[in-house]
Amino acid sequence: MKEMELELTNSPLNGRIEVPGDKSISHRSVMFGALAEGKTTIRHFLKGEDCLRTIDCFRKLGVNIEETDEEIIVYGKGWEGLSEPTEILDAGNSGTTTRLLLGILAGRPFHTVLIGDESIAKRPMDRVVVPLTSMGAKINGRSSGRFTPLAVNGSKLHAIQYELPVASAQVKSAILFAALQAEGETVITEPQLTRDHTEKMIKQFGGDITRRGNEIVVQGGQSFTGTNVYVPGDISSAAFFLVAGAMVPGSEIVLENVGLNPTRRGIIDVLVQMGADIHVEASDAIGEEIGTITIRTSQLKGIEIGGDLIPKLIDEIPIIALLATQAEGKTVIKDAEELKVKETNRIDTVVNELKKLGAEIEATEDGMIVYGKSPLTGARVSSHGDHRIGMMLAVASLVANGTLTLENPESIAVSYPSFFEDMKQLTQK
Ligand SMILES: O=C(O)C1=C[C@@H](OP(=O)(O)O)[C@@H](O)[C@H](O)C1
Ligand SMILES: C=C(OP(=O)(O)O)C(=O)O
Repeated sequence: MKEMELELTNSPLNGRIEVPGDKSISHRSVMFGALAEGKTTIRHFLKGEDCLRTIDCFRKLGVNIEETDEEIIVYGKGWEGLSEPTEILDAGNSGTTTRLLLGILAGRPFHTVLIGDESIAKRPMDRVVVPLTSMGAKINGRSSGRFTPLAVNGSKLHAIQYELPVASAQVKSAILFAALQAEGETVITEPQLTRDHTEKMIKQFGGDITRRGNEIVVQGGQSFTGTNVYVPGDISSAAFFLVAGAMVPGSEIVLENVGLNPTRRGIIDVLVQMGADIHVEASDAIGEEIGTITIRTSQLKGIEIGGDLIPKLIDEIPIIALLATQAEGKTVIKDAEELKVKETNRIDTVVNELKKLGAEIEATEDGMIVYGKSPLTGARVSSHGDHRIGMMLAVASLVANGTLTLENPESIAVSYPSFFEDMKQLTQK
């Protein structure tokens, strides 16, 4: 499917859904399952393209992984259970797969070649290659190891003390995977708190890790035991319907079993500050926090978003920008330069595509400024191969007058294969 026509102007959203499993947690559950000894059973795993790439890479590394409709079963044999692949590992569109795998492979005693798609080929890998190299890793790649394809010759690693130059959970996690195999104690300092699923999962699989303020301390030489994982609904996927529910007149929706990890729930803070009618009810859970979110349409106002909140909503900025077009007044999004190195340059793609719909929006060096409330109209727009841009534009069709033609909608399957089915279910009269 090269393009899709959407005519959903002012279709209210009503009903209850459970969004698919969290992408970050799904990747990590396969990785830890593969590195652990014994069986790991994963329920509510996200069968999006990115996470299926992670499964494919671990199969090529010799790990037995079974897939049923209900669960993923990983038969881990410990760190030593990984073996030299005969094929190139292809991470597809997934930055998480590429960067976290580098941390794992850096310490395995064999040779691997890692590639991805054309978007991955533009994303900086030196942010991971530099610290891993200082731990003793041998990684070569295009542009002195800045970009894929990358070749890893696994070697003996030693611990480091590292201050992250950017707030990135992928860089932190890659170093953690290397540190777990290294000799000695590694200390990582984060400039801002980023998603902590790796830290949580180290504990869940029987390992040890401590946090002292913004420092994370981990000992090398750890092994893990297989366990059962339930993956909460992805708040980054829920965000598209939270925004739709807040801004499309006459909506009331309930999203069940959504992950509410405090390092991920910035979108809820933003909705509250903008004046949304939102209610969050936490459920009892072991490990990752989870709950039900109810949202109803309300009058919204523009706000300023920046600082420590940014890592907690980094992937939600495209959909927040759309929300801001429907809020009264000015919304400023700042401190978000990281958007430039995602699947697309998300400052440029968000601004350019929303302008085509008539939004008053301008790009800044570290974010964007949106002037609301502005009426949107249908137009020909494109996801540019970026799943989050595709979903943001599909949600825009709910408030844009006329037909919105979305080019390249298939990229949405990267993180939310059933997105259009869920949207249809919620907009059905
Ligand atoms: O660790 C993760 O699972 C992720 C971390 C974030 O990237 P950065 O670490 O580059 O900020 C986020 O944008 C990405 O979707 C998933
Ligand atoms: C940036 C994203 O993912 P990744 O870095 O894993 O490609 C995303 O899902 O928005």
